Amino acid sequence: MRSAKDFFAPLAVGAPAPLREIPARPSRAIHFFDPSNPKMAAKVPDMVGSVDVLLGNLEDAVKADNKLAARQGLVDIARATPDLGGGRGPTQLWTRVNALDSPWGLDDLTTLVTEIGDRLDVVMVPKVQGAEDIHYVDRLLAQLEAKAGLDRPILVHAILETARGMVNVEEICGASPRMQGLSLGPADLAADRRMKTTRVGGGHPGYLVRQDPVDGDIEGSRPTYQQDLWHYTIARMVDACAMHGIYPYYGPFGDITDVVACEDQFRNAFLLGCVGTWSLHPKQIAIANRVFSPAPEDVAHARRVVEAMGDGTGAVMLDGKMEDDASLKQCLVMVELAEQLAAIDPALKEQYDAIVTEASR
Ligand SMILES: CC(C)(COP(=O)(O)OP(=O)(O)OC[C@H]1O[C@@H](n2cnc3c(N)ncnc32)[C@H](O)[C@@H]1OP(=O)(O)O)[C@@H](O)C(=O)NCCC(=O)NCCSC(=O)C[C@H](O)C(=O)O
Ligand SMILES: [Mg+2]
Repeated sequence: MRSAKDFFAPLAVGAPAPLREIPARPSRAIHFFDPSNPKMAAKVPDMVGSVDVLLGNLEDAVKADNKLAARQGLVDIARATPDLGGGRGPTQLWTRVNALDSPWGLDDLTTLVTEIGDRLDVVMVPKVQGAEDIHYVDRLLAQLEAKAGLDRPILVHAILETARGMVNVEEICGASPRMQGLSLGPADLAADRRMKTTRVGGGHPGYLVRQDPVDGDIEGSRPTYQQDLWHYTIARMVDACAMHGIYPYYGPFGDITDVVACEDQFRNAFLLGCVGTWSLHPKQIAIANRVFSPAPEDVAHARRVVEAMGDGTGAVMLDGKMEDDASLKQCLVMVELAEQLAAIDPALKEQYDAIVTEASR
């Protein structure tokens, strides 16, 4: 058993000290690209500044024959794109390494940390089963950071995509001060749970409830309502992250053409507490940026509640509704998020400022 005091000590001589708090950096869209795909790689430099996170994916969706090219491609892209990652600009650089039990996982970590560790903000680890996987990555990263002479720790993001990972979600979140957040991996999780779906995220028309019969007429017309397959899983993930001060994300929405259902799925996750999502195709970036930025009218309302609540205690009536300490806390979540996003997104700042000016007229 580790003492609480050991938790914030570096795990290797010469490694940077662990962070005590995970910085709240905007990460509405984590945009996946395959660094071994020349067309995708060519688009990366122009995406810097317009997407919060660019993630060089080395795991699933990269062909086995291209694994080494993807790893080297990511090194080359990081070196050739000076304002990407490592706090050099607004766009963070993440990677998703291959699974820890795969033939590539170890070399992914050793190569990337030693070659471009100063540019990598977060390493996403797939198929995390329990705290033991995070402990392994934690120590290895510390050794590699020391070797590379890095002065800030690389953070770790785990994908929840096995039933065991789900059962161990709280211990995964608390396994290391490097833990930055969790994403839902609905495709692998569905397979591991033996769910009877064949999609990458999103809903299913068969998962529904049907309205009760009228006057016992079970054959009569009875509306059905499609339900959210992922509600329980996302809510569990959000609670585990909130408890540990780290960030929850929805994962992939594989139907690239169905931009409407994609937006709905993202919005459900946003309302439940997620801070961002994955983007698999350039057209999903704008959807994620829109959904994971509070609407200007909600921000304006939140600001009015903050103002009306004065010292933050007691209860007031605003537009016929009671506001108190608890609604104030919700409004502060919105206002703080809006301020963080406005600081990096001038178009959004303009919208938030315009609605304040309008309200004060
Ligand atoms: C889904 C795709 C295979 C679609 O690619 P494509 O058929 O090429 O789409 P388009 O013709 O519409 O593309 C137009 C141009 O845009 C470029 N492009 C496409 N996607 C990207 C991208 N992600 N980043 C940058 N550029 C992109 C194309 O090359 C075209 O360029 P051009 O011809 O020059 O105009 C493809 O989008 C794709 O592979 N996306 C990433 C998929 C991925 O990363 N999957 C893994 C994450 S999901 C997962 O792993 C499941 C999860 O773990 C779980 O368990 O749930
Ligand atoms: Mg997966």
